Amino acid sequence: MSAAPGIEDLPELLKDVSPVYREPVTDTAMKMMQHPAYGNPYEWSTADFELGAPLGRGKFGRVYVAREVHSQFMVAMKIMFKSELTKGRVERQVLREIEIQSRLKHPHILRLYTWFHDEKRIYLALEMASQGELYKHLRKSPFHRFDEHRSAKYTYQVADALNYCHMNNVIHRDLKPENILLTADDNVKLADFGWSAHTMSNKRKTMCGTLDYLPPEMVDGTSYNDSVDQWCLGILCYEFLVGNPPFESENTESTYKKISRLDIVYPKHLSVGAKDLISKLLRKSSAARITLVDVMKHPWVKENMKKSGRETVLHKKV
Ligand SMILES: Nc1ncnc2c1ncn2[C@@H]1O[C@H](COP(=O)(O)OP(=O)(O)OP(=O)(O)O)[C@@H](O)[C@H]1O
Repeated sequence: MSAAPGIEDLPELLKDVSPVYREPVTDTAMKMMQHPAYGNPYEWSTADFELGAPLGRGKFGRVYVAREVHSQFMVAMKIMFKSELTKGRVERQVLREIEIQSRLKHPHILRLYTWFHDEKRIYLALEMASQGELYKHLRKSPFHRFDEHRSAKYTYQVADALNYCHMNNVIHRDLKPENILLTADDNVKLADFGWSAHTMSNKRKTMCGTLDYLPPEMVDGTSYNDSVDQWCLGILCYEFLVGNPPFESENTESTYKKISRLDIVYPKHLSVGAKDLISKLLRKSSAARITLVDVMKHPWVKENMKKSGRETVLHKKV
């Protein structure tokens, strides 16, 4: 990974900005990405932003629309109280999230532009994803599921983002519809790197993530590597198309058992292609799981992606 966030994908980030504001907004975005931690002098503070309407609330953060005062550049400002982070013993998790997310620059990963703090709070200036959580959209859809076109498009975009993470030695480890946000133009942004980890060459043994999305190697407590994210992508794709995750049960124990036995039911309405992809992701042996690059090239994904006309661009290592 490069030491400082680059500006090469600014055109993508700023494509919806009106030409009138493009120059000041570009200057501001560049200034934000030159955080003091990277050796640059500008120190952001609350004086640089006007807070607007609340966007949502998490366990430790409140998120507001915010506008940089000079350029009017819009961001989603996440504000966390230091005392709450300390009480919840999540300071290290938050620091890791900041460290990892600020270095990842990809069209389908929520950008952390800059961060700063005062005596009581930590502020994260995040890219705006105005349609909010993908989960909300899934719940609102008929039968709580997406059609094949939407499912394939989102699966492709998440695979693209995860592939970029893996190329940069980052495992997300907590993929689920709640951690994916949707932009105004219906593209996904992977968020919430609180459970993510730098991998380097090691195999990890920490158990984390959400129960329904836990891969067998985490359930069994054996070591795992970045292919846990492929497993979670399989669960995600299933949930998109079926409306609930495949191992969902009344209690924790039976969910564990189902995962361990790979006790999975494919409803009749699933197409042959979708079932083929999901079954290649949900393999017990992590080494046997289809690669993320092959997910993006899978015939079912390509066939259904065609309808949206998005071009296939594989993103390179930073
Ligand atoms: N960049 C963003 N753009 C638009 N809305 C956002 C953005 N980030 C967060 N939100 C909204 O704010 C809510 C709270 O986000 P936050 O990141 O604080 O919590 P969370 O990750 O959902 O929950 P938790 O604190 O449990 O991890 C989200 O559910 C979403 O609706």
